[in-house]
Amino acid sequence: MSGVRDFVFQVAMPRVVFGAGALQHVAREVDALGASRVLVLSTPGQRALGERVAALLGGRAAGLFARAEMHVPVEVANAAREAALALGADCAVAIGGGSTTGLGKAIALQTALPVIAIPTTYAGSEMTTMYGLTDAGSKTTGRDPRVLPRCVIYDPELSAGLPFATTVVSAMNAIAHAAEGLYAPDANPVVDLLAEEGIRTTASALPRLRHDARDLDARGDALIGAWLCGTVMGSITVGLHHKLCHTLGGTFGLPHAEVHSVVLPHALAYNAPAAPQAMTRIARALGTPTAPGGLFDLAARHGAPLALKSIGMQAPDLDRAADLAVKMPYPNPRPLERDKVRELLEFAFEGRRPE
Ligand SMILES: NC(=O)c1ccc[n+]([C@@H]2O[C@H](COP(=O)([O-])OP(=O)(O)OC[C@H]3O[C@@H](n4cnc5c(N)ncnc54)[C@H](O)[C@@H]3O)[C@@H](O)[C@H]2O)c1
Ligand SMILES: O=C(O)CCC(=O)CC(=O)O
Repeated sequence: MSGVRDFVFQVAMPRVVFGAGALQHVAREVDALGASRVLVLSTPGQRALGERVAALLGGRAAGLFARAEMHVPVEVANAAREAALALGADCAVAIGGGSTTGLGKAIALQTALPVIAIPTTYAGSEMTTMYGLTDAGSKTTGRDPRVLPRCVIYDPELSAGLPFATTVVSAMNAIAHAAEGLYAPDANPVVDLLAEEGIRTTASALPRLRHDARDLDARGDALIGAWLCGTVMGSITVGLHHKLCHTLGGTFGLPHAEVHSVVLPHALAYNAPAAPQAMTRIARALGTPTAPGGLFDLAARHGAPLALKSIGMQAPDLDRAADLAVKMPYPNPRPLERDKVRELLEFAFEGRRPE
């Protein structure tokens, strides 16, 4: 016996088409699903990219819904679903970051419409059965196999124009998925390997992208990292870090990837005493003495925001954020103590480097 404990591992993965220029295969992938009327999804800012997809689809394109928004407000999800029904769509192609993939998932949740995701950030949503919806300032998340995209097209050319500032925080979002996988109650040795390699691959792309944001090899590595990290999150139960970020994003409107980037070193510092092996793996993947300090330095070195107060958090909201983060029970390696979580938030608010 190798000493490996018993475990159960189940992960569903979409078909993946990977490569520079892979976007050109979108019509082929729609045909492979047996679909012929496609609703293309994008954010307003990526409408031109949505139009490019529609042009590639030719007669298969039934319409473009370019209103994806962060945290998927229910009103937007309902409008997109109505558009899909009105157009008789039998497939959705979501091109963009996690917000657009999330909109595709929201439609799929209610209609079982197959989704093709074409990610342009490193959020990793395309690899998970997790979805989120925000209603009246409250974000709920869930899991459903119907929302997992049927196909993912990873084309490094599509993220070549992602501003470096967004690249860094999106990479930190990816790393957060893997980091929490390493101490999840349902982690296992396979998840550990995926997570450690996901962190290493994602972090190692950043210096190359700072040097040349259009480096397609580095963009490809960052997408592989996002894929690995997203796969980890798709197969484990997330803890304090993700719960805090969903509260800060859903209730206080803070930008998703930036919140992840600021909070991650502090959430790991909170959990470090209860998860020493996970910290060792994260530090090893980063090549740094400690996990929390290493991640703080990674963010600082690449110009990411370091303090919640610099991304829109107001000091009087810290108490409520702490209350909300511990309100519902969820698994976390270190028990949730409201005052300690409040202290964590204070450190993150000020942007202090964790010990
Ligand atoms: N369900 C999951 O598994 C999961 C995982 C991670 C994130 N998410 C969700 O995804 C959302 C955040 O996703 P995100 O961080 O990718 O942000 P996003 O999708 O909102 O993108 C941020 C901004 O960058 C723009 N953008 C995206 N790609 C670009 C590119 N290549 N070039 C230029 N601009 C580009 C977008 O149009 C948008 O304006 C949140 O709602 C979060 O909850 C879900
Ligand atoms: O899709 C969602 O909104 C919930 C999952 C999520 O956002 C993961 C993350 O925090 O990056």
